[in-house]
Amino acid sequence: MDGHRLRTETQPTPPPRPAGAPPPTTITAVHLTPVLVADPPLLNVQGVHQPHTPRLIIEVTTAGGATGLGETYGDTVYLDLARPLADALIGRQVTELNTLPLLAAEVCGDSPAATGAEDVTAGGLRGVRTADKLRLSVLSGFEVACLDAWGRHAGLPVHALLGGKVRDHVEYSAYLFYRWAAHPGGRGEPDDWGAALDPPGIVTQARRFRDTYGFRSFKLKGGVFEPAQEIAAIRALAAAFPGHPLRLDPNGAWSVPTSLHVARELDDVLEYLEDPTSTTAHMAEVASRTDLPLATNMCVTTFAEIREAFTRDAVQVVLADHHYWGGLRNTRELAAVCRTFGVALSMHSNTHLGISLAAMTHVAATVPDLAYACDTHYPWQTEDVLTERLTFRDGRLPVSDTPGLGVTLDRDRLAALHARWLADDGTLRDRDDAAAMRAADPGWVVPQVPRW
Ligand SMILES: O=C([O-])C(=O)C[C@H](O)[C@@H](O)C(=O)[O-]
Ligand SMILES: [Mg+2]
Repeated sequence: MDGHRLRTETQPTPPPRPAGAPPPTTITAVHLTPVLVADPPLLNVQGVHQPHTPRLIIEVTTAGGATGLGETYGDTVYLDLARPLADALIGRQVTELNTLPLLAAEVCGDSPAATGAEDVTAGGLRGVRTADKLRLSVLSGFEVACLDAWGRHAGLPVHALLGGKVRDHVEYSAYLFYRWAAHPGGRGEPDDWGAALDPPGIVTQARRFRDTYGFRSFKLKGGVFEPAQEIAAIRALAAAFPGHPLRLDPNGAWSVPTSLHVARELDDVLEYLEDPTSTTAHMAEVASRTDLPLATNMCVTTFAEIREAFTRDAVQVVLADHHYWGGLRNTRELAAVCRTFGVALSMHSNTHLGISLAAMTHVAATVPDLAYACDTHYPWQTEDVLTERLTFRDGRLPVSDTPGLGVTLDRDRLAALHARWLADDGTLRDRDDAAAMRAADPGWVVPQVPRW
């Protein structure tokens, strides 16, 4: 393991703090910058990705002059929760992370965004939406920004603040999507990937992922076509990449019998089947009748959902996402619970930029029993707010030993993506894959599940 250098005694001792001055780790400013980021026309059970997707960039500045970076969802409902939390952080220490959830509950708890959220029961792509989940997703971005700032002060990488890395590289998988060549009406930024709407198209996409980034594992986002076609796509991948780990994720689109049928058809080539069906009860039923491991980022996305799922043996792999789980430290707590119950852990991804990818890599580096290559959308994102993009080699990212997250904000890029957010009339400020689908198919409504 290439060890990093901790600060040594040769480091100059900082001058004594003037009487009355705040400790250098005191938060003096928090900046929230919503951005709209180019997103290709990737298909899923709900519809298709919009040409631009919202993200929120968080900057936490300290009295000692460090600025920590965080990133999370940027939809209006998240922004409404982020604003009071940003104000409440002023004057606190970047090291005060254990009380961050209490603070968030206090200042965000009564906001209309948080209370109204309980009504939103649509499965979506991340299970049932609750006020708790929204708040945790918001505070995760602040936790990461505080860790980044703390690390910069301490001269330590974020993984060291989490107890230290157990590996020097984190492996990621190729995230394959059925997709169109372009967004309807030529909106958004063009790319040269072309359409992928059948098994040969998916294999071509997978080859490009492997050749460009070196990914070894392939995940196909399913729930788009009827199961026979998606089974054929996985078979085509298995023939093109013998022995490579494969996964299929229809985001809960199938009934229990359909899930069992797909499991039987593919159990010799899949390493796991991801959220074949919606709800813990249905997942438990499927799990009891197949040996193929079931993974989830839908029915176990909070600590409260663990007891039922684990005691019913509904899932064998939890796909953690530090945004959902409330940060990097909670992700490690989740890892401990999973270990206790003999449930494997890997990592889920939604559309995200390099700040979140850096955070994912730091926490993944600290989890001893990471069983599978982590998901990431990053290769689909051609835009970023960093001076330098993170680069996959051999399907892996090196774990940075630079203080903090090890990434640098590019203010011009941030400003450009924020200008796009400002210029938007509100249509794209909230991710809505069904609305994006209606641009091509005006009668489209999110399909009821089970769809097949
Ligand atoms: O279930 C998953 O892995 C996801 O929800 C990941 C993404 O949200 C994906 O489905 C998408 O972006 O269409
Ligand atoms: Mg999933």
